[in-house]
Amino acid sequence: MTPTFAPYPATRFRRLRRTPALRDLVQQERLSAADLIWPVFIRDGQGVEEPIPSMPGVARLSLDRLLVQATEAHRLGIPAICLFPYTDAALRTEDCAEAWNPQNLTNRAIRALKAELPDLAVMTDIALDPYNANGHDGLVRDGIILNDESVEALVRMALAQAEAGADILGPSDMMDGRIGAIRTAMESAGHKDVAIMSYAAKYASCFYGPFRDAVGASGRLVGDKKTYQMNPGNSDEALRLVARDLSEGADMVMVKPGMPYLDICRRVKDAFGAPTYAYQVSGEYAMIRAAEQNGWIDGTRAMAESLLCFRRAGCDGILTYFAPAMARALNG
Ligand SMILES: NCc1[nH]cc(CCC(=O)O)c1CC(=O)O
Repeated sequence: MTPTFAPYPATRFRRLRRTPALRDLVQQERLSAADLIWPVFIRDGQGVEEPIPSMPGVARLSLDRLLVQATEAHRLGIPAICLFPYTDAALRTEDCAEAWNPQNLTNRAIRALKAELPDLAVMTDIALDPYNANGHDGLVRDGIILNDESVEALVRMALAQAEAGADILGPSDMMDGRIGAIRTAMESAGHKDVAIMSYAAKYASCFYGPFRDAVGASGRLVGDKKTYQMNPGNSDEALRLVARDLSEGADMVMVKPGMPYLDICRRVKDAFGAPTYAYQVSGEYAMIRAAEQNGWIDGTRAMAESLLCFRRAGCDGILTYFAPAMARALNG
C-alpha cells in the first residue's frame, strides 16, 4: 500500500488528533480483555497466596485460591488461563516422572477448574523444568539435553493433561519434533479437539529470571538453555520454526519474550496469518512494576501501552501477568 496525501497545508495530520472523539474514530488497533491469557503460578496448600518478591503483585496460589481468582478473571472477560506449578523439592527428579502423574498439582488444578468454570479455557505448559532435578526442560544425560527421549516424556505429560481436561496444550520445551509427536498421540488417544499453542519462537532470554524464582527453578538450573532455545540474534530461524510447527499440527503459535521481539511477531503474522500470540514474560512484567514502585513510570499506562503494542505488531492475543489488572482497567 502506498499512502496518498496532499501536500501541506491541504493535509494536516494533526486535524485527526485534535479531540478524543476524533482520535478514537481513527484508532486502528484496540485491546480487549478477550485478547488476554493469564499465566498463574500454583502450589499445594489451603488458603495460600504466597507473594513472589521479584514479581510484585503476583503470588503462588493454592487450588482453592486459584478457583476464586479464576472466577474473577472469567467474570472480567479473560477467556483463558495458563497454569505453572511450583513443585515440592522431593518431586523433582532426574526422570521427571511427576510430570505425567495424573494426580500432579497441574492435573488436579485442571480438573478443579473445568468442574467449576467449564467456559474458561485452560492452557498448560509442556516442559519438564518444574519436575527436573536440574531445572532443564528436557531429560539430561552426561550434561546433554536429550531430544528424542525428552519428546517421549513430553508426550506422556501432554496425554495426562489432556486426560485431565486441558483445552490448550502449550509445549514450551523447544525440543525438535514434539508438536508432531503430541498431535499424533492426541489423535490416537481420542483427544482430537485439544488445541496446541506451540511456543514456536522461544528465545534463550534473560527475561525469564523472575519466572524461574516463581517456579523454584532458579537455584537448580545447571548451565543455560542455549542448546535448545533460540539465539536472540536470529529472526529467519523463527519463521522456519513456525512453519515447522504449523506443518506438524500446531493450531496457534507463540513468540516469547514479547516486547523485545515485536519484529518477530510482525514477521510471523505476515508470513503465515496463523493465530499468533506473544508472551509478555516475567522480566518484562517485573521491569514495569519496578519502575512503577520507584515512581519512575505510570505503571497502569505502561501496562496498557505495552499490551496495545502487541496488537499493533500483529498478535491475536497476549499471555501476560497483567491480565486481571488490564481487564479491570478496560472494564472500568
Ligand atoms: N519451560 C519453561 C517456561 N515456560 C515459560 C517460561 C518463562 C515465562 C516467563 O518468564 O514469564 C519458562 C522459563 C524458561 O524457559 O526457562
